[in-house]
Amino acid sequence: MPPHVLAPTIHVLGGGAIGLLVTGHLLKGQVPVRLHLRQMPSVPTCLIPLSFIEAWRGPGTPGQVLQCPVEEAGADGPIECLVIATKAQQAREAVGPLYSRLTRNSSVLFLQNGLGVFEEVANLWKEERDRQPFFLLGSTTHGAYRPAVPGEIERSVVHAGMGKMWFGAASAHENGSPRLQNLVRNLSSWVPGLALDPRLLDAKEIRDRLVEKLAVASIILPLTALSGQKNGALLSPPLETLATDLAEEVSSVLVRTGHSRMTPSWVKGRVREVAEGTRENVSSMKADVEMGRRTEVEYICGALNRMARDAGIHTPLLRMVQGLIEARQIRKVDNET
Ligand SMILES: NC(=O)C1=CN([C@@H]2O[C@H](COP(=O)(O)OP(=O)(O)OC[C@H]3O[C@@H](n4cnc5c(N)ncnc54)[C@H](OP(=O)(O)O)[C@@H]3O)[C@@H](O)[C@H]2O)C=CC1
Ligand SMILES: CC(C)(CO)C(=O)C(=O)O
Repeated sequence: MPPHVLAPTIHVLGGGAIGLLVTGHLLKGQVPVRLHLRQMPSVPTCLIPLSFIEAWRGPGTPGQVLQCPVEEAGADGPIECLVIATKAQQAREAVGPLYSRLTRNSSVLFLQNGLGVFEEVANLWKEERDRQPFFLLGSTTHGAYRPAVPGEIERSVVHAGMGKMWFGAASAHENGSPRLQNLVRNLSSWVPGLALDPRLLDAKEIRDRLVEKLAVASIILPLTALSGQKNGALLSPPLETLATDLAEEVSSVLVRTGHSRMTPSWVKGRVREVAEGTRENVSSMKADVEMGRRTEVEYICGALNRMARDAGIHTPLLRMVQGLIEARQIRKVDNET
């Protein structure tokens, strides 16, 4: 009997780029999976076609159509393992309806960029800490997007950039705990050939990785969103100069809050590397702003501004870029009403 037959179903919350990427890999690994969509198709169904395209393998790589089980409205019963794959600002609202299905025997993995989401969701259990699930934080450098699909039911994802995926317990007292080891053992036996190749870190290492990503995101994302330029525009003036000034501020917050290696030149260097490696990318914040969607700015620039305020550091530029993005979000909403 293959090992995955004994594996509990992995519930994936959010059928966007990252949710479909994880779901597609789990389906390919024959791991039992259930996708939770915000809006179910109007035709009642428990399976939807998921077109899965591994574009990173090279031009012309044929896509695969996988049959993806979706959670039906009104489903109940405990959830043993949940992967939250919504945007940061959507997570709390999305987890709310699943609250009673998540107990201390559940494992919940967060895959959002930025900081503050885990704390917001964990707060749902503030009156019932003893039944709070086991929380894990994840970070990924894989790149995925959802191309437009004609039908209402079909979903499609393009795995555009091969990256890495790390996860670790949200609290240090779970490092090496039996349930973490059990989860890792299960993950590696359920999904031996999983191209996502998730790696386990300890609680401090995973937070450092999230902070590292936050440092880069807090500069590239607002500058591309406000200027309407692709990531590569940060490699030359005038955005290069603004990125350098922002890097000074971001570094001052991080160094003061215990991330001593994140010096101004380290932050500038990482921003440059990422802007070079993704020069043709339309950043997620630019895409969100242009589509009139709420962005993750509060969990990215906002998280750094909160850290700065608590440490008594002034971050006028970072506060300005956060405010400008928020103003754009409000302007869009005003224009629509
Ligand atoms: N895309 C990428 O390459 C990368 C993304 N990330 C991070 O991963 C996270 C997810 O990003 P991404 O997948 O791109 O975002 P998407 O916007 O593509 O996906 C978010 C999904 O969540 C769904 N959702 C929202 N609210 C609910 C709800 N209440 N119940 C169920 N589903 C809900 C949305 O539904 P609907 O379809 O109805 O809008 C959407 O499908 C972000 O934090 C992002 O920064 C990190 C690294 C790379
Ligand atoms: C790495 C980068 C900047 C790639 O565009 C990104 O994280 C995003 O767009 O959200």
